[in-house]
Amino acid sequence: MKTFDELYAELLDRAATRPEGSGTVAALDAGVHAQGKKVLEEAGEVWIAAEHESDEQLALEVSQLLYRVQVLMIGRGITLEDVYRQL
Ligand SMILES: N=c1c2ncn([C@@H]3O[C@H](COP(=O)(O)OP(=O)(O)OP(=O)(O)O)[C@@H](O)[C@H]3O)c2ncn1[C@@H]1O[C@H](COP(=O)(O)O)[C@@H](O)[C@H]1O
Repeated sequence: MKTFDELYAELLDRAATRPEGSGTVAALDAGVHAQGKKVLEEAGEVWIAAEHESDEQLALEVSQLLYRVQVLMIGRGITLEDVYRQL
C-alpha cells in the first residue's frame, strides 16, 4: 500500500532513472497529448464504475486515474506543491 505522495516520488524516480520495462517511462515518452487522453479515459472508467460496478472496482479505477494524473503532472513538470497550493 502507498500514499499519493509516495506514488508521486516513485514516478519521479522512474522518470529520472528510466528503468527498462517501466510503463511510466513509456507513458512519459508518449507526451502530454497521450497522457491527457489517458486521464480522460480513466476518468470515464471511474464514472462508469461509480454508476455500475462494485466498490472494489471503483477503488481500482480511482487508483488508475490518480496514477494517470500524476504521469500528466510529471509530463508537464508540475509538482505536488504546485497542486497543494491550490487546494
Ligand atoms: N499505479 C500504477 C498504475 N495504475 C495504472 N497503471 C497503468 O494503467 C494500465 C491500466 O490502464 P488501462 O485501463 O488504460 O489499461 P490498458 O489499456 O490495458 O493499459 P495500457 O495498454 O494503456 O498500458 C495498467 O495496465 C498500467 O499499465 C499503472 N501503472 C503503474 N502504476 C504504479 O506506478 C509505479 C511505477 O510503475 P512502472 O513505471 O510500470 O514501473 C508502480 O508502483 C506501479 O504500481
